[in-house]
Amino acid sequence: MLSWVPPQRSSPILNLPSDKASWASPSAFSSQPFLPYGSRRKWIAQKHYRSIVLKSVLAKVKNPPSPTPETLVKESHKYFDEVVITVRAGDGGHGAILGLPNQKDPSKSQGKFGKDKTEKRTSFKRDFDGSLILPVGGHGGDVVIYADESKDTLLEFHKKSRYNAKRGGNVDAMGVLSSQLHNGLAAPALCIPVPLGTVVKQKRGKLLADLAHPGDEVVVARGGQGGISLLEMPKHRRKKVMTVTTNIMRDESDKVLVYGQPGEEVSLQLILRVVADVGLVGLPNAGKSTLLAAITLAKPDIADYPFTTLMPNLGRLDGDPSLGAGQFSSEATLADLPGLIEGAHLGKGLGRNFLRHLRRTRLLVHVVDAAAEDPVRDYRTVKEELRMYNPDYLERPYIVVLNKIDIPEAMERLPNLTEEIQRIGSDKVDLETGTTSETADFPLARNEDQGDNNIPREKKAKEIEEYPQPIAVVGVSVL
Ligand SMILES: Nc1nc2c(ncn2[C@@H]2O[C@H](COP(=O)(O)OP(=O)(O)OP(=O)(O)O)[C@@H](O)[C@H]2O)c(=O)[nH]1
Repeated sequence: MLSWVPPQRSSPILNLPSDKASWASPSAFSSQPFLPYGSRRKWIAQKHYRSIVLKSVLAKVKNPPSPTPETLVKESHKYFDEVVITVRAGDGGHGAILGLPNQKDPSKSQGKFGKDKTEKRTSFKRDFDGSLILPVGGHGGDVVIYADESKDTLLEFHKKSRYNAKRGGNVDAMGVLSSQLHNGLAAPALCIPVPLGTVVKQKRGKLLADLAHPGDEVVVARGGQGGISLLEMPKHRRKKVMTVTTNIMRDESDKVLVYGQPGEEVSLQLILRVVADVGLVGLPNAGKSTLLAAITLAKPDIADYPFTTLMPNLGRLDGDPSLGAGQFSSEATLADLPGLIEGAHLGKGLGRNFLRHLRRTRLLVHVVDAAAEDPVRDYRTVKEELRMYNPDYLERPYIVVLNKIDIPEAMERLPNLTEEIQRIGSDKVDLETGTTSETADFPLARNEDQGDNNIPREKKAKEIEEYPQPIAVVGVSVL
């Protein structure tokens, strides 16, 4: 019968340090001999040893050494809506230097009567005029940027900012012209999806495209052309072959024609301008995201602290067909923009970058917290920021939403607030400038990205009171 015999106490199984506290250190075990499995006690010791080592490793992972000032690397701010990328189209594939089959080994091609039979028998690809068609290297892949509805931000381009298309295939030849030879394979275009509303510009250069609609695309870099193939001929035979092709290699310098041309490489600036019909603006915490979530299916981050919204949230408002063919039956996309604060146009808070997303909107909704200390001042602050950034924004039709009227204090002030806000602005609405179309937007676009310094002074000098009054002032409670 087999029985388990405990090992002698004297046999050292695991030389654990007497001080238990130091077990946590893996170094305490580094000098332990290899422990074969076999006895129960050994097995327990092994298990114990493993769990201690595991714990100490986990502890290291959980509490990484605190970085010293030297090891701290400052990470640059990443804008979800602006990025610079470099793209390179594929190089063209190489052609080949070929010889005519009979030229390689004349002895083999001699017929019975010394005639060159191979030349007669071999059929080459020929053009309609009888000239030889020589294979060419494959075209390098173009780089295409296209608007994709499933994309929301440009953030992923911060992780990967370089894109290379594939090169064209080489002419796969063994050095001899034959009818079996094919052109090198053309490389597929590299298609890069970007969110709807992305503007593609050359880095600090001209506007290439505004990809505002699904499927819009632009070729930003062209692939290189494939190299041609040349026939290598001894001088005395060239004249004869020249009648069927001009691609004859005369000297070494001609080889350059065989190489595929390099693909274009460009640095591009991608700028996202949200495509929305309605833009929700207001101070941080005014309740913009809550309002968007209440009237659409959007699920923005909502919290009781400023700047919960770090990038525009989009929501789709379905029209109500029961209203008939009237103006309220159309669908609309709403964008909730991150909270503006005083000085945003100078870069304060989350800065001015978000203001560009108002560019395509046709209607603005000012969300004002009616329970705030001074809602009228808040409303003016936002209007002032818009005016400083782009006075055109104040000429667009807008609605003021006095929010949070479930709070008794807000409810009490509502009538006065409504009246006071309604009075701010001129009642003469210039319908010509009131609605800014996307096309009319573009001359301003150039200014805006560079800081709007080119906006005429007289426009900026206009007081808020001189811009149109709101279409409506409404009190709401999302809760
Ligand atoms: N009582 C009350 N609270 C509201 C109402 N609407 C929003 N809130 C609260 O106001 C706070 C801010 O709401 P958000 O929707 O995150 O505000 P926001 O304007 O999007 O804020 P930012 O992301 O900073 O621009 C949240 O705690 C909401 O619950 C409302 O109608 N009544």
